[in-house]
Amino acid sequence: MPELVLELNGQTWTLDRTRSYHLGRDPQADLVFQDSRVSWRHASVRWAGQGWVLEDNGSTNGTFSQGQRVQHLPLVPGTVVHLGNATDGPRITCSAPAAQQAPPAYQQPPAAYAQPPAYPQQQPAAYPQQPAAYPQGTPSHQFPQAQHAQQAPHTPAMPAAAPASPVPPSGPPGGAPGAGAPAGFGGGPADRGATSLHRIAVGKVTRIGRALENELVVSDLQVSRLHAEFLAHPDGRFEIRDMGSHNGTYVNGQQLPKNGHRYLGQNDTVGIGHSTFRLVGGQLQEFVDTGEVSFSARHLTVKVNNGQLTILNDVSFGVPEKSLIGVIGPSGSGKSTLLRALTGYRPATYGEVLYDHRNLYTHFAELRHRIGLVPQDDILHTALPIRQALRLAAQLRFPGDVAEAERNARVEEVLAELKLSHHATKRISSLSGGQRKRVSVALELLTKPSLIFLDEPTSGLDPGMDRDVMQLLRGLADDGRTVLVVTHSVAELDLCDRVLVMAPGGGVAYFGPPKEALNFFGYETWADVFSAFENYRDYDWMGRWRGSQHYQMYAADLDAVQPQAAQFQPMAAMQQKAQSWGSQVWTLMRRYAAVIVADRGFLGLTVALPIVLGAVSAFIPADYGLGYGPQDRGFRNGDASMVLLILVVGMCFSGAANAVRELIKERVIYERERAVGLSRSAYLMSKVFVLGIVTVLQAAILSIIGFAPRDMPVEGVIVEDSPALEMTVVLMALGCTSMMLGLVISALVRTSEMTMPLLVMISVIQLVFTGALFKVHGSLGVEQLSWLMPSRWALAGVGTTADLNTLTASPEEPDPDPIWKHEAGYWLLDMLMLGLLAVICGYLVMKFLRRHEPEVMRN
Ligand SMILES: Nc1ncnc2c1ncn2[C@@H]1O[C@H](COP(=O)(O)OP(=O)(O)OP(=O)(O)O)[C@@H](O)[C@H]1O
Repeated sequence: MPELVLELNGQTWTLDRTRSYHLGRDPQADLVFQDSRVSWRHASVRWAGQGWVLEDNGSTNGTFSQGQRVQHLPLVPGTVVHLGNATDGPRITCSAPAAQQAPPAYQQPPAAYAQPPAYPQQQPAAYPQQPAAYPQGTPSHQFPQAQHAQQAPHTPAMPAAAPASPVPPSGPPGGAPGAGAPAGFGGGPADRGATSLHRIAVGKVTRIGRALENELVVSDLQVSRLHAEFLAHPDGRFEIRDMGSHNGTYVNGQQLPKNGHRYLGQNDTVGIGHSTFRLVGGQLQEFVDTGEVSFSARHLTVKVNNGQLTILNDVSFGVPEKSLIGVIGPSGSGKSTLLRALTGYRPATYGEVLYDHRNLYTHFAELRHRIGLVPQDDILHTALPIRQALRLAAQLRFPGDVAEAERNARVEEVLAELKLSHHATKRISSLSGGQRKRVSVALELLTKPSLIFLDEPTSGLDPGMDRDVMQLLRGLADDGRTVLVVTHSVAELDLCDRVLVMAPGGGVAYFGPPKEALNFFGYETWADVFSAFENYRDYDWMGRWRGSQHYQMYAADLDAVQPQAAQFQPMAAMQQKAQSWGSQVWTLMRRYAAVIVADRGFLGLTVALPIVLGAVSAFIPADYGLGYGPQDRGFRNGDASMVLLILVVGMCFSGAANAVRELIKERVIYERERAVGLSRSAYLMSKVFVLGIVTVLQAAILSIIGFAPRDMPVEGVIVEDSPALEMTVVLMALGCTSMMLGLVISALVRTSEMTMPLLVMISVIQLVFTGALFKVHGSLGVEQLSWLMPSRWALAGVGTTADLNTLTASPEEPDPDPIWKHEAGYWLLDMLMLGLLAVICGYLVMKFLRRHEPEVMRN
């Protein structure tokens, strides 16, 4: 039975097996649909040797049979297919030809059906190559003049833009892929053929993991050695159980609790690493995400200022797998905002991002592992050699049970892929701009993401390097990834498959092939286009795009689903960490120590600072050192307070100076690592431990140089015969508290340049409120303010040991400072207060760090 009859809206087509048929909104298609949910080239029907088959051509809204989204469907008499929506999308019915009806060839549909009135005058002769005449009606070089806007061919009603049938309100299951589709199917991986099938024996346990002893081995470093178990119960129920995996087990995009379990239905999907599993009958279908996935955005809108200001305006675009997309636009047009919305860093207020037809926002916990983001700034410590930096980064990103050898092997693979193997031992800072960008890309490739986003990777690069980087991105896309690059450089745009031009106001001005873009705008150079954006800021660029034929071809079907408020997955799911907290702290400490050792300048200053400050204090003349003065002068020794003041303020400065740039200088790295699972407290702890050790050593050097040439007090208050030790401990505690204060500044500021003035200011304030320059106790307000100063408690700490009240007592009007009393209790109080201030600073750092994190990671 070679022929098949397709019936649509009362019209019939008898198909001939000698040719194939195209279905879509394209007026050149064999079956033309005027429904905006149908893609331009939606599907095709062909004779496959044994029978008729329908192939979905990667349509945006899908092809459905019996409520299920299908990619490949055998057509037999009785088959019913819906395009664009499972329930009310245009319906095609298949039937056998009646013997007497069988016409010799394809029966042309009525002209009125095949040739919608609005298309012909704009339609290119041979889509997708644009004819020379294209774009008819695109702007002249006087564009955009009001007169042009009125004339624009698209301004008249575009029938295809208005759906012929009602648009479903929010995408019923299977209707709007990713939006309402259960479990990410009804769109998504199930549409492709399963990568493999696994039998599940009833009553048995099927273990899934990376280790070879599992029944189902998944060779993916994102998967734990023993990750999860499938249980097929004798009563017919199936169950999935997480086995304490590092990166989590996901059912329908939602993460199972660690060691949690869940019973599975036939439509449920289980996500483990790059694999997705689904039960079909008694078998387990596995789909492996190799990167070849479609990607689209619908109605992305970002509003700020309580919804008063729209900075991203209804952006929709979509690309098939292996695409390179360039995003360009004038400054402030919303490119970074778009990037943040697409990556989930700052989810859009409205709209959705579809990854392989799955809603990225609602499946973010699972899908975020498949996204790589290369920000504009380096995301590796440039003081480190490439290989070492990548190895340390790999340690943070891969599950704790990935052996070092496995991680290192992956690092070597990526180095080779990006042609960096020869440079692997070079410091990143010594590389050219283009090579540095390669290193950042290499880092992101470690976990094999399917989607890679880059923010202005070529800024600051010369034209040669610009081309080099763009060609690298082209290669990444060709190898089976989707790559989206925000760029200011237009020289190499032709390497992209699609270019998205953002207009002032955050809307789309154009989306389509780069070669057609200038023609679309009616200008010869991009400089002219950008000037037009600048000169005609109030022009309705978005409206012009919406009315264009390109919009019909490349975005209208995406817009056919109504915008809806973006839903984001609960934050709890973001807590998944590949590594345990302790392991993260340990890795970060090692990395930090390596960076400090590699940074000779910092290391030199760190050692020099306490030596110089200690030596300066030694210049202060003090005949009686830090001990009591002569008895006939009432044991007074005013010089001692000056020496102690310099040591205390020096330590304040030293501790804060160590830390003041630490967080701001690697903020981009922190932001990126936080998005891939770094713990905020682990990050802070690593800083506290390493800087704490540095600071304590500095305090020891300062104390040795400061105390060694001096007569010391006769006795301590805690360790009687070692007052120097007591005072050194106070300086160490002061250094650590000041270091925490430095971290507060570092977490607070927006730029590194702001840190130095703040450091000086804080040091001067510390000096003033010690209580050594003037009396602070007893003055309302001043005394309470001084309690906030580490220097006040530290001077009191060393002061109790030295008995500063006696050393500085005024014979006429003795007015001892209550916290300088030469008693053990006061020494302990001073130390306690230093500790408390350090804890408060730690709390503030955590709070301020949160502000610089991707919105999705704030908790
Ligand atoms: N949180 C916010 N509140 C108010 N306005 C904002 C906010 N974030 C961004 N904007 C504004 O939104 C607009 C788009 O910003 P965005 O950084 O996305 O532009 P861009 O195209 O990336 O610019 P550039 O090319 O200069 O980096 C700008 O005018 C910016 O000032």
